[in-house]
Amino acid sequence: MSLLKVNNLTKNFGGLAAVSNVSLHLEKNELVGLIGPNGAGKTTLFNLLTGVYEPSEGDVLFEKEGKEERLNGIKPYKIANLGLGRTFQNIRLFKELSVLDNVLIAMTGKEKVGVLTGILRLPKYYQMEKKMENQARDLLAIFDLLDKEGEKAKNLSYGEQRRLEIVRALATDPSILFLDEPAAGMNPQETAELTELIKKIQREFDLTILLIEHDMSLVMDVCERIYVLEYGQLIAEGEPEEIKTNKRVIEAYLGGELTC
Ligand SMILES: Nc1ncnc2c1ncn2[C@@H]1O[C@H](COP(=O)(O)OP(=O)(O)OP(=O)(O)O)[C@@H](O)[C@H]1O
Repeated sequence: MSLLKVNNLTKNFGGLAAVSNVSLHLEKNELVGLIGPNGAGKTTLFNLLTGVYEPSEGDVLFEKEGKEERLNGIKPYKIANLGLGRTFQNIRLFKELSVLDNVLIAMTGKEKVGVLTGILRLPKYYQMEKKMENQARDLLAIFDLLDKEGEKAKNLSYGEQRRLEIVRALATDPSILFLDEPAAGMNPQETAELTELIKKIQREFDLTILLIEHDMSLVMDVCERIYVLEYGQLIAEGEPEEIKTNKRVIEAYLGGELTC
């Protein structure tokens, strides 16, 4: 059973099929790329997979503990609780809150204490709080943000804010992570560092990752398999070497960004 299976997914906006009859699958621990020219439907597909949009047609099936859950029509927060985490193309941090608090907020759905334990501040409450802080700090350390834990998020550099977004997504303890253009706006040095981090978190967190990215060197470096969308339709699927030389893909990118 695939960890995620998408069958004939379609999303219409009025007369426009932003995603049209797309079928794909993600296997456990895979790092898969989703590429395509501007407006191809990549973000719309992410929004369908994470409950932001309801599909016009088709199914999204997620394997959890040996059972297949149909995700169509399920609210985004419930999908996040099932283990599908994501980042967004535009940065969505709590800019006035500290770096640490940004991470802790993302964790609050996971750790539970009873209402009384919380109100009465029983020892269990403090133990849980400590445990969450430790986990948050461990994540910040991996992303080289630990020395910034007390800073307001708005004071971080652009590259640091992007990394904090990924930390927040990881803090929800996902089994699948959807990254929407994680390197957007980064300089080449930051992109190279991010590439290594993405490989590292996939290994260390036993993660399955689906990655939208326009930076082809990053995509070709980290992805084991790549799906290519054009005008809402899947036009190719394969390993990086196949995709680089695929005639249909080269045509779709003609004059565009397919420079690896
Ligand atoms: N909410 C919406 N209402 C109407 N049309 C939309 C909506 N969201 C996206 N679209 C249209 O659907 C198509 C696909 O857009 P989408 O943002 O998914 O593409 P993309 O591949 O992510 O593009 P980019 O690489 O530029 O981010 C575009 O033509 C876009 O204008």
